[in-house]
Amino acid sequence: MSNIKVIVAGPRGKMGKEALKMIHNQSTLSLVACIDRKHEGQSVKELDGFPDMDAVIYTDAATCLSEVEADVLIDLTTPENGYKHTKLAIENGIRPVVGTTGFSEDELSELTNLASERGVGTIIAPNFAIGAVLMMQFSKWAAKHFPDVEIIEKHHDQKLDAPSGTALKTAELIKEVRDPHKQGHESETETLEGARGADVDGMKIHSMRLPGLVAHQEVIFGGHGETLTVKHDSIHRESFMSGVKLAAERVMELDVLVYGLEHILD
Ligand SMILES: NC(=O)C1=CN([C@@H]2O[C@H](COP(=O)(O)OP(=O)(O)OC[C@H]3O[C@@H](n4cnc5c(N)ncnc54)[C@H](O)[C@@H]3O)[C@@H](O)[C@H]2O)C=CC1
Ligand SMILES: O=C(O)C1=N[C@H](C(=O)O)C[C@H](O)C1
Repeated sequence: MSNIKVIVAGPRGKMGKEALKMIHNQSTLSLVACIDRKHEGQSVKELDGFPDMDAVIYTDAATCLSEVEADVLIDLTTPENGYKHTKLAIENGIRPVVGTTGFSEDELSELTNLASERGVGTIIAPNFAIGAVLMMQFSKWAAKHFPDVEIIEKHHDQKLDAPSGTALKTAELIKEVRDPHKQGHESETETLEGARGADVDGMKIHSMRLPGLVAHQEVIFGGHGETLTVKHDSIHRESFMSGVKLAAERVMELDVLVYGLEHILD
């Protein structure tokens, strides 16, 4: 697949800037427009010095997605705006590739139905890093043998949603193979609220936010006289970009929504 015309929403954010670099450095994707909160009509070339990127910024997503001739929307914004952009893109026949996390279950199911009705391929991936996808798959495998598990996710302190999309997706995958049950002592109490973390069917999720972190997760399994830790670290946001590129290419072959990069990895 060559020359896929791409709109990037959130081009000046931490992930958006990496996505622009990735698009600039390869030949299958070309940037045709951006959606941002401000800088109407300016280009990322003028604003951030991206060479050869003359595509202009729209501040109105509805106008951009209805007027610009594009194949794919890459959304790297915020939960509320990411949901709106994804819906508008599907309605306009533009295939969304969504990295934005924090959508509710209702929003995900609404988008899934809309994508099927319209036959518009859509990929929503809570984590585009190949290592993180493997970490989630290894965790699902391990949970068959170790049903007591806690997830610790650690992110930079500018992150809006907690727990992370990756932690939720990990818990969802583990749920497929683990029977719900309470973990820890049956009479345990929290003397400080939140001490035991969030609860998914008895599994615990703990979220840490600190400056200096990028994106990290440990899935710790406890057994009889042993523990197993599956751990992944994104130490730079370029770790997500091979997954974004792959998704932008593969979404062209889909006519439904898939949630998770594992569905398109060989
Ligand atoms: N799936 C994955 O592999 C990854 C997903 N993420 C997710 O991607 C999203 C973005 O993350 P970061 O780049 O770290 O955040 P960021 O805060 O650095 O960037 C978000 C950008 O969205 C823009 N924005 C806000 N409202 C907008 C609107 N209405 N229209 C257009 N743009 C708007 C902001 O101006 C900002 O530039 C988050 O939801 C995060 O959880 C982050 C890393 C990896
Ligand atoms: O906000 C981030 O940074 C990240 N968000 C995604 C998530 O919520 O899982 C992916 C990755 O962890 C980085």
